[in-house]
Amino acid sequence: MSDNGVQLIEVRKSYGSMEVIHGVNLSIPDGAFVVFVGPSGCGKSTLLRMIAGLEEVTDGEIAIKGRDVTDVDPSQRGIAMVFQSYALYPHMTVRDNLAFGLKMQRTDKAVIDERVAAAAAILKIEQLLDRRPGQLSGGQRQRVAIGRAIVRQPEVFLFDEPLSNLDAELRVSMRVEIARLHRELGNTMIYVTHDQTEAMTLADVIVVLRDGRVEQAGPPRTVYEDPDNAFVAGFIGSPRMNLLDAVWRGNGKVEIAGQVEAAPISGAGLVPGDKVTFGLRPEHLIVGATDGIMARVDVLEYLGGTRYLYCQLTDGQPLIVEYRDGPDVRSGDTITLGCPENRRYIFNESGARIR
Ligand SMILES: Nc1ncnc2c1ncn2[C@@H]1O[C@H](COP(=O)(O)OP(=O)(O)OP(=O)(O)O)[C@@H](O)[C@H]1O
Repeated sequence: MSDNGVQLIEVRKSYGSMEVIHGVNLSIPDGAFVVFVGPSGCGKSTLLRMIAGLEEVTDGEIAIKGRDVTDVDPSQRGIAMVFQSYALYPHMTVRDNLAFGLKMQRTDKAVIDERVAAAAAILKIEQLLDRRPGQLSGGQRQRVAIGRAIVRQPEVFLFDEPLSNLDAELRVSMRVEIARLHRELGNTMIYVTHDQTEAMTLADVIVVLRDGRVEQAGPPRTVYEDPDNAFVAGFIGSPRMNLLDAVWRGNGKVEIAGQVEAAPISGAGLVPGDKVTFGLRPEHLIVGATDGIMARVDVLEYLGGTRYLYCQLTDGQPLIVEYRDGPDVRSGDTITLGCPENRRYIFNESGARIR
């Protein structure tokens, strides 16, 4: 086994007779920031909790720094977890909350004081050490929760939606703080989130899960630009990729809403007449192309820097366009949409990408 940060080998989890994680293999390099994303119920938290040792592994193996920890007690795994709920002790001061885990391990008082001071400095909460959690804002509480993980000096940090209880503005600033923390500490971090932006901005590697399986794992840019299947293509990116019903016509052509468009792919495995999905990202569509897909604008959303056009193709299929500059467009207008050829995606009927 390599001495990589964290390894999951054929990991399975069942609750009773129901298997919810179906043989996950992952190799997380030491020091990487890995983000698990996927729809509700896909198994993100279960996977994280198995790495933490809070859930038993039904089958397979988990290794941290080359050591098999599958059956090791959570406290002996070299991990620290930060929860969405903060899980602070309400009757203790911030200082005591930070020190508690180390006290339980009978760590030397001088060492505890030193680590608490260092964590407080990193998180800029020195002035809060004598307060109780009830006297802190949500963002401050989350800093304390992170501080409690830092003082334990774990090999691996695990974050379970740590920012989802914060308001939008605070989420952004805490997100930047967590990125800074990763840069300063250099530890392996595994992070679960529902938030696309958190995933894209924090991750070295995004792991896209669906129904207890890994659909794709790779750097944010790879999962965005080079998705392996229609599910990943539709999940990564906001607004989501337009996934349109089309028919393969052969020779690098697809037919969509009665129009023939170029799809510069090999077409391997396809025969003319096959149903395919034509994927176009809203941000890659060019309004006013001389030759392109015709669409009628139904609703227009103005967001300042950009506009979203909610359109319909001539066969009624919906399509979203992100529109930044150009002539005024109004609802009811018919527009012609272009898209660079290298930004056109084709998926076969079972959703696999055809390259
Ligand atoms: N204690 C349990 N008993 C039975 N089934 C469970 C239990 N915990 C989780 N599950 C099931 O396991 C699957 C994965 O759940 P999990 O909480 O890991 O998903 P998630 O991706 O974290 O979802 P969310 O984003 O909604 O938090 C779900 O189908 C869930 O219903």
